[in-house]
Amino acid sequence: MKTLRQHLEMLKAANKTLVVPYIMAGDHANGIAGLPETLDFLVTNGASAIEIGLPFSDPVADGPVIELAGIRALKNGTTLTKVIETLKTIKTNVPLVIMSYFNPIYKYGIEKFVNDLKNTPVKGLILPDVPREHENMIAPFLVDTDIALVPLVTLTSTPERQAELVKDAQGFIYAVTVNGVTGAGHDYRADLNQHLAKLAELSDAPVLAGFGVSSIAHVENFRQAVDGVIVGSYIVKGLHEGKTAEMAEFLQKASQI
Ligand SMILES: O=P(O)(O)OC[C@@H](O)[C@@H](O)c1c[nH]c2ccccc12
Repeated sequence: MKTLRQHLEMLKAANKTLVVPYIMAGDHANGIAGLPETLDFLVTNGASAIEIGLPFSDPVADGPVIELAGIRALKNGTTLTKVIETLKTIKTNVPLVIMSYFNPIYKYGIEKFVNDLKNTPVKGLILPDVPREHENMIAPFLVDTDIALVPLVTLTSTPERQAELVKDAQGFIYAVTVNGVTGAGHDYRADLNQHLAKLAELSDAPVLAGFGVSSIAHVENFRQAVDGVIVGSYIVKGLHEGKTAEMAEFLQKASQI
């Protein structure tokens, strides 16, 4: 299996718009048992990679849609152990990226977590509450794996900080498009695309814009500055409300821009 970066670069070379949907592990009608089917659905409809959130009781960077999804997943008994057991059964060429707050991984055991993900399609990790200064808590365990630590670059990161964050980026660069939590309804800054284009110049790694992406117009707009988008709340809400056909159409259209 290719690394996360190789896979995205292959799509990029074919001039595809990178589309990475986010889902909450365990937020399915039948609990964690529904994860394989949901992943299948996203792969079938053109996902470039898939971000899988681990439910956590204190999701400080999340807005209401993802917070509620996490509560539903925790309520139906989703645990990290069950998520990992399920991920071990998944066969796909589409790389999976785990997004988690640090606490659940710390409790599970960092070394065990990384070891258990070897030989699964998980090729990346997004840890929003682990700043660069603390990455040494996990990075040493990733050295001999093909699991990339994906840097989050925010609008408040100074140019120096941006350069530091994207240096040696292994998977892709997550460009956060707003100052705030996940979810739709933010107004984007007028000069956002200029900011994103500048960021993209700092690194050869693919750059994906995320937070608030909830329409084809958003994807078309961000595509002018970066390689693609991450879509969380819009997909999480749509799938929860059973709008499967609408979500399928969105993903297909977005990946064909
Ligand atoms: O929901 P949105 O606005 O589409 O944003 C992406 C997002 O959900 C996903 O990448 C994500 C979910 N929780 C996070 C916490 C931090 C950073 C990113 C995330």
